[in-house]
Amino acid sequence: MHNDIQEVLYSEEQLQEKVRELGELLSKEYGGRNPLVICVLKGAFVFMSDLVKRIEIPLEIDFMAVSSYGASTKSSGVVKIIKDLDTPIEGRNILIVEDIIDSGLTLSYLIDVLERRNAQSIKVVTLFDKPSGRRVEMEADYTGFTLPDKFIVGYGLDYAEKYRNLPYIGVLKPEVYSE
Ligand SMILES: O=P(O)(O)OC[C@H]1O[C@H](OP(=O)(O)OP(=O)(O)O)[C@H](O)[C@@H]1O
Ligand code: HPA
Repeated sequence: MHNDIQEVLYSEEQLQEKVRELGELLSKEYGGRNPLVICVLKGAFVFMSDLVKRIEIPLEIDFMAVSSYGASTKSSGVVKIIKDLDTPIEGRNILIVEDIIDSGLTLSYLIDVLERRNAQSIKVVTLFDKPSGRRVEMEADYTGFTLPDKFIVGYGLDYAEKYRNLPYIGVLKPEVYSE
């Protein structure tokens, strides 16, 4: 285990098992609909990569990035697009892939933007949901794990851009925050 980690919340095996379950479910839900699966960068990149391998139907992928967590704009509920989609989404079935929903601000902004582009449907799959952090109403259509009120890292999620490469989900030792 990494020296900065106090506790492992979800092991690599638990994560893989959940991703497999979600992939099976989404394969059924989206069969014959050629979904456009959108990864919200950066945090969701590991989940996205594992998930699409478990969705056994034809699909296409794209990536979006919005301004980062903790930025002063974000706390006021205003986020901006840093990287937009490569293709129009009119008439498409959109599946947004998120690593975590916390305040809900990122997704509510993103959905608001995408809703104006006349997609056929827009749904959200998130690996983690932290309901205690909500500042706006937001619910995913498909959720992996519901979290306690803890800041997590690993499996794509960072603290100060670190720990994204850990294969499990962990909680940091308190002293790491004060360094
Ligand atoms: O519900 P919210 O409070 O908006 O939080 C969730 C978002 O925050 C994190 O991204 P972040 O902005 O840290 O950027 P990153 O994905 O590049 O780490 C995470 O990956 C989600 O996208
Ligand atoms: O718990 C978290 N960990 C990492 N990034 C996050 N962004 C929102 N919540 C979290």
